[in-house]
Amino acid sequence: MASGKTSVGRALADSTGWAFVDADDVIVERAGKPIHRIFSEDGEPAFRELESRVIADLCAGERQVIASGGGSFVSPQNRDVMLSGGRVFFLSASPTEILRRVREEDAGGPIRPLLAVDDPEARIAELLAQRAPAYAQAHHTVETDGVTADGVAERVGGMCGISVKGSGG
Ligand SMILES: Nc1ncnc2c1ncn2[C@@H]1O[C@H](COP(=O)(O)OP(=O)(O)O)[C@@H](O)[C@H]1O
Ligand SMILES: O=C(O)C1=C[C@@H](OP(=O)(O)O)[C@@H](O)[C@H](O)C1
Repeated sequence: MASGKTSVGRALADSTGWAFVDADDVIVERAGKPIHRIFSEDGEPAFRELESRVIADLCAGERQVIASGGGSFVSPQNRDVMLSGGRVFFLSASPTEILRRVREEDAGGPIRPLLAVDDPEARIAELLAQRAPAYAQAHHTVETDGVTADGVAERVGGMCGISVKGSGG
Protein backbone atom coordinates (compact mmCIF):
# COMPACT_ATOMS: atom_id res chain seq x y z
CA MET A 1 0.00 0.00 0.00
CA ALA A 2 1.27 3.41 -1.00
CA SER A 3 4.72 2.02 -1.60
CA GLY A 4 4.81 3.86 -4.94
CA LYS A 5 3.82 1.06 -7.33
CA THR A 6 1.61 3.34 -9.44
CA SER A 7 3.94 6.34 -9.54
CA VAL A 8 7.03 4.23 -10.21
CA GLY A 9 5.26 1.89 -12.63
CA ARG A 10 3.97 4.79 -14.72
CA ALA A 11 7.43 6.38 -14.91
CA LEU A 12 8.94 3.07 -16.05
CA ALA A 13 6.20 2.53 -18.62
CA ASP A 14 6.69 6.08 -19.96
CA SER A 15 10.39 5.39 -20.36
CA THR A 16 10.01 2.06 -22.12
CA GLY A 17 6.92 2.68 -24.23
CA TRP A 18 5.39 -0.33 -22.51
CA ALA A 19 1.81 -0.20 -21.25
CA PHE A 20 1.15 0.58 -17.59
CA VAL A 21 -1.59 -1.51 -15.99
CA ASP A 22 -2.87 -1.15 -12.44
CA ALA A 23 -4.37 -4.49 -11.38
CA ASP A 24 -6.64 -2.74 -8.85
CA ASP A 25 -8.14 -0.63 -11.67
CA VAL A 26 -8.91 -3.79 -13.67
CA ILE A 27 -10.51 -5.36 -10.56
CA VAL A 28 -12.69 -2.27 -10.09
CA GLU A 29 -13.68 -2.28 -13.75
CA ARG A 30 -14.62 -5.97 -13.70
CA ALA A 31 -16.50 -5.72 -10.39
CA GLY A 32 -18.24 -2.51 -11.44
CA LYS A 33 -17.61 -0.98 -8.01
CA PRO A 34 -14.75 0.46 -5.97
CA ILE A 35 -12.52 -1.76 -3.83
CA HIS A 36 -13.98 -0.61 -0.52
CA ARG A 37 -17.42 -1.74 -1.75
CA ILE A 38 -16.11 -5.10 -2.96
CA PHE A 39 -14.76 -5.64 0.56
CA SER A 40 -17.89 -4.42 2.38
CA GLU A 41 -20.52 -6.01 0.09
CA ASP A 42 -18.81 -9.21 -1.10
CA GLY A 43 -16.08 -9.77 1.50
CA GLU A 44 -12.29 -10.06 1.26
CA PRO A 45 -12.30 -13.69 -0.05
CA ALA A 46 -14.38 -12.57 -3.08
CA PHE A 47 -11.93 -9.70 -3.64
CA ARG A 48 -8.97 -12.11 -3.50
CA GLU A 49 -10.60 -14.49 -6.00
CA LEU A 50 -11.20 -11.70 -8.47
CA GLU A 51 -7.68 -10.38 -7.83
CA SER A 52 -6.20 -13.82 -8.70
CA ARG A 53 -8.13 -14.00 -11.96
CA VAL A 54 -6.99 -10.50 -12.90
CA ILE A 55 -3.35 -11.23 -12.02
CA ALA A 56 -3.40 -14.42 -14.12
CA ASP A 57 -4.93 -12.59 -17.09
CA LEU A 58 -2.54 -9.64 -16.88
CA CYS A 59 0.57 -11.80 -16.47
CA ALA A 60 -0.28 -13.59 -19.71
CA GLY A 61 0.47 -10.30 -21.52
CA GLU A 62 3.79 -8.81 -22.60
CA ARG A 63 5.57 -5.46 -22.75
CA GLN A 64 3.78 -4.00 -19.77
CA VAL A 65 4.50 -2.71 -16.30
CA ILE A 66 1.95 -4.06 -13.81
CA ALA A 67 1.25 -2.50 -10.43
CA SER A 68 -0.58 -5.00 -8.24
CA GLY A 69 -2.18 -4.49 -4.84
CA GLY A 70 -0.03 -5.04 -1.78
CA GLY A 71 -1.87 -8.25 -0.85
CA SER A 72 -1.66 -9.89 -4.25
CA PHE A 73 1.80 -11.42 -3.77
CA VAL A 74 0.71 -13.31 -0.64
CA SER A 75 -1.11 -16.03 -2.57
CA PRO A 76 1.36 -18.75 -3.70
CA GLN A 77 -0.63 -19.13 -6.92
CA ASN A 78 -0.35 -15.41 -7.73
CA ARG A 79 3.33 -15.44 -6.77
CA ASP A 80 4.09 -18.29 -9.18
CA VAL A 81 2.29 -16.52 -12.02
CA MET A 82 4.05 -13.23 -11.33
CA LEU A 83 7.53 -14.65 -10.78
CA SER A 84 7.41 -16.72 -13.93
CA GLY A 85 5.79 -13.98 -16.04
CA GLY A 86 8.30 -11.20 -15.46
CA ARG A 87 10.56 -9.42 -12.98
CA VAL A 88 8.97 -8.67 -9.65
CA PHE A 89 10.05 -5.67 -7.60
CA PHE A 90 8.96 -5.26 -3.99
CA LEU A 91 8.90 -1.57 -3.12
CA SER A 92 9.46 -1.40 0.61
CA ALA A 93 8.44 1.45 2.96
CA SER A 94 8.13 1.78 6.73
CA PRO A 95 4.69 1.77 8.40
CA THR A 96 5.09 5.45 9.36
CA GLU A 97 5.89 6.45 5.78
CA ILE A 98 3.11 4.27 4.32
CA LEU A 99 0.55 5.84 6.66
CA ARG A 100 1.80 9.35 5.81
CA ARG A 101 1.39 8.65 2.08
CA VAL A 102 -2.02 6.94 2.49
CA ARG A 103 -3.35 9.87 4.53
CA GLU A 104 -2.11 12.36 1.96
CA GLU A 105 -3.62 10.37 -0.90
CA ASP A 106 -6.91 9.34 0.72
CA ALA A 107 -7.68 12.75 2.23
CA GLY A 108 -11.45 13.22 1.97
CA GLY A 109 -12.00 9.81 0.31
CA PRO A 110 -12.72 6.33 1.64
CA ILE A 111 -9.79 4.89 3.58
CA ARG A 112 -8.30 1.64 2.26
CA PRO A 113 -10.53 -1.08 3.72
CA LEU A 114 -7.71 -2.93 5.49
CA LEU A 115 -6.75 0.29 7.29
CA ALA A 116 -10.22 1.20 8.57
CA VAL A 117 -9.16 0.38 12.16
CA ASP A 118 -8.33 2.37 15.32
CA ASP A 119 -4.57 2.12 14.90
CA PRO A 120 -3.75 1.97 11.16
CA GLU A 121 0.01 2.25 11.69
CA ALA A 122 -0.02 -0.85 13.91
CA ARG A 123 -2.17 -2.60 11.30
CA ILE A 124 0.32 -1.72 8.55
CA ALA A 125 3.19 -3.05 10.69
CA GLU A 126 1.21 -6.24 11.31
CA LEU A 127 0.44 -6.73 7.60
CA LEU A 128 4.08 -6.12 6.65
CA ALA A 129 5.26 -8.66 9.25
CA GLN A 130 2.71 -11.25 8.06
CA ARG A 131 3.63 -10.67 4.42
CA ALA A 132 7.41 -10.41 4.83
CA PRO A 133 8.08 -14.08 3.90
CA ALA A 134 6.09 -13.62 0.69
CA TYR A 135 7.67 -10.28 -0.20
CA ALA A 136 11.14 -11.79 0.39
CA GLN A 137 10.49 -13.96 -2.68
CA ALA A 138 10.29 -10.99 -5.06
CA HIS A 139 13.17 -10.85 -7.53
CA HIS A 140 14.28 -7.49 -6.13
CA THR A 141 13.56 -5.32 -3.10
CA VAL A 142 13.92 -1.53 -3.28
CA GLU A 143 13.73 0.61 -0.13
CA THR A 144 11.69 3.76 -0.78
CA ASP A 145 11.75 5.73 2.51
CA GLY A 146 13.50 9.05 1.90
CA VAL A 147 13.67 8.48 -1.88
CA THR A 148 11.31 10.30 -4.24
CA ALA A 149 9.08 8.24 -6.55
CA ASP A 150 11.22 9.44 -9.49
CA GLY A 151 14.32 8.36 -7.60
CA VAL A 152 12.83 4.90 -7.04
CA ALA A 153 11.90 4.66 -10.73
CA GLU A 154 15.47 5.57 -11.63
CA ARG A 155 16.80 2.79 -9.37
CA VAL A 156 14.39 0.18 -10.68
CA GLY A 157 15.09 1.30 -14.25
CA GLY A 158 18.83 1.02 -13.58
CA MET A 159 18.35 -2.57 -12.40
CA CYS A 160 16.59 -3.33 -15.70
CA GLY A 161 19.03 -1.43 -17.91
CA ILE A 162 16.44 1.29 -18.63
CA SER A 163 17.17 5.01 -18.51
CA VAL A 164 14.15 6.60 -16.83
CA LYS A 165 13.04 9.88 -18.41
CA GLY A 166 12.33 12.94 -16.34
CA SER A 167 13.58 11.53 -13.06
CA GLY A 168 14.43 14.26 -10.64
CA GLY A 169 15.58 12.48 -7.63
N1 LIG B 1 8.98 7.41 -2.92
C1 LIG B 1 7.95 8.18 -2.57
N2 LIG B 1 8.16 9.19 -1.70
C2 LIG B 1 7.12 9.96 -1.30
N3 LIG B 1 5.82 9.82 -1.70
C3 LIG B 1 5.58 8.83 -2.56
C4 LIG B 1 6.61 7.96 -3.04
N4 LIG B 1 6.05 7.06 -3.87
C5 LIG B 1 4.73 7.35 -3.93
N5 LIG B 1 4.45 8.43 -3.14
C6 LIG B 1 3.13 9.04 -2.91
O1 LIG B 1 2.38 8.09 -2.13
C7 LIG B 1 1.05 8.00 -2.62
C8 LIG B 1 0.80 6.57 -3.07
O2 LIG B 1 1.62 6.31 -4.21
P1 LIG B 1 1.23 5.24 -5.31
O3 LIG B 1 2.25 5.32 -6.37
O4 LIG B 1 -0.22 5.42 -5.70
O5 LIG B 1 1.40 3.90 -4.47
P2 LIG B 1 0.72 2.47 -4.62
O6 LIG B 1 0.35 2.32 -6.08
O7 LIG B 1 1.80 1.54 -4.19
O8 LIG B 1 -0.47 2.46 -3.71
C9 LIG B 1 0.90 9.03 -3.74
O9 LIG B 1 0.37 10.21 -3.18
C10 LIG B 1 2.34 9.24 -4.20
O10 LIG B 1 2.55 10.54 -4.72
O1 LIG C 1 -2.61 -4.62 0.80
C1 LIG C 1 -3.72 -5.07 0.42
O2 LIG C 1 -4.16 -6.19 0.75
C2 LIG C 1 -4.54 -4.23 -0.49
C3 LIG C 1 -3.91 -3.18 -1.13
C4 LIG C 1 -4.63 -2.31 -2.07
O3 LIG C 1 -3.76 -1.92 -3.14
P1 LIG C 1 -2.51 -0.92 -2.93
O4 LIG C 1 -1.35 -1.75 -2.49
O5 LIG C 1 -2.30 -0.35 -4.30
O6 LIG C 1 -2.94 0.09 -1.91
C5 LIG C 1 -5.86 -3.02 -2.65
O7 LIG C 1 -5.48 -4.05 -3.54
C6 LIG C 1 -6.72 -3.56 -1.56
O8 LIG C 1 -7.19 -2.49 -0.77
C7 LIG C 1 -5.97 -4.58 -0.69
